[in-house]
Amino acid sequence: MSATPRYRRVVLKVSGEALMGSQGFGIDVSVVDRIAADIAEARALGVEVGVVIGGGNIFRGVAVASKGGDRVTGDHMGMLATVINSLALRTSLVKIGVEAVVLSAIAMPELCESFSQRQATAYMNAGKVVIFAGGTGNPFFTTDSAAALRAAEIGADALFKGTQVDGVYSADPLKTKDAVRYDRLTHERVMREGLRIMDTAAIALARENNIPIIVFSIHEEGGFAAILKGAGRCTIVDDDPADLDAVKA
Ligand SMILES: Nc1ncnc2c1ncn2[C@@H]1O[C@H](COP(=O)(O)OP(=O)(O)OP(=O)(O)O)[C@@H](O)[C@H]1O
Ligand SMILES: O=c1ccn([C@@H]2O[C@H](COP(=O)(O)O)[C@@H](O)[C@H]2O)c(=O)[nH]1
Repeated sequence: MSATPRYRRVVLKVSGEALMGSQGFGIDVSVVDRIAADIAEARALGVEVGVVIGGGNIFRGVAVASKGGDRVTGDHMGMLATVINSLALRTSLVKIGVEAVVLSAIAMPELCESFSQRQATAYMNAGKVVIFAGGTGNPFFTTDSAAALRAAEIGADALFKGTQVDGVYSADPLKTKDAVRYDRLTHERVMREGLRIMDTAAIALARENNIPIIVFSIHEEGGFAAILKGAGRCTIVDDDPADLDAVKA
């Protein structure tokens, strides 16, 4: 394990669904507090951290569309769910002394600042954790795409996807018992084999911008910092062989 983190600036995508803990819906504050502690650990390593949180613990637009409702309105509701989650994470971070700011893709000045690439970069340079709320601000997208987009905009070295499972498998491990877990994959293979750990738009954007994606379990306490230090269980999605060698060393 290396003491020097191998990434200087990262975006962490946090599963919205993970925030509900065992409740089945909404926010379990103890889970948010634990994720905040993991982010604090990464900051203590000197890594600049941007965060995108999903909304699956509260609302997904497809839920409306599948019942014959208006998809765009459903997606607006989903994006608002991500703002709620972002405000919860900011509260948990501030509580433990980590400077954090929420920047929303949808203007709501009474609640938080609006996103701009310039402001986000300035806050990150100043060492604040920047929480990107409201997804991309557009319907028909997901927070995975928002995470890849923000990672490209702020020049992140890697996109960490903290999700319900500990890596990318040959099939959804929650549905297929004998699914095989991969340590390393290329973006191209993830897309070609339709490995649905992230939506295709997010993978494509990361690939075009040479951003590695690191998939790990958000439930693993200390997992984020461990991977930053070169240890920890994860799948690395990267097209740059030299980069993969560096991970191995
Ligand atoms: N090939 C695969 N490898 C790993 N997980 C997979 C694969 N295919 C599907 N999955 C499933 O994808 C899930 C992650 O998808 P998704 O991004 O929708 O959830 P999330 O990370 O909880 O995000 P959110 O709740 O914010 O939408 C995993 O929990 C896993 O069950
Ligand atoms: O850019 C975006 C991001 C999200 N949405 C809507 O929000 C929900 C929640 O996000 P998840 O990524 O599924 O956690 C999503 O289902 C969409 O309905 C969006 O419209 N645009």
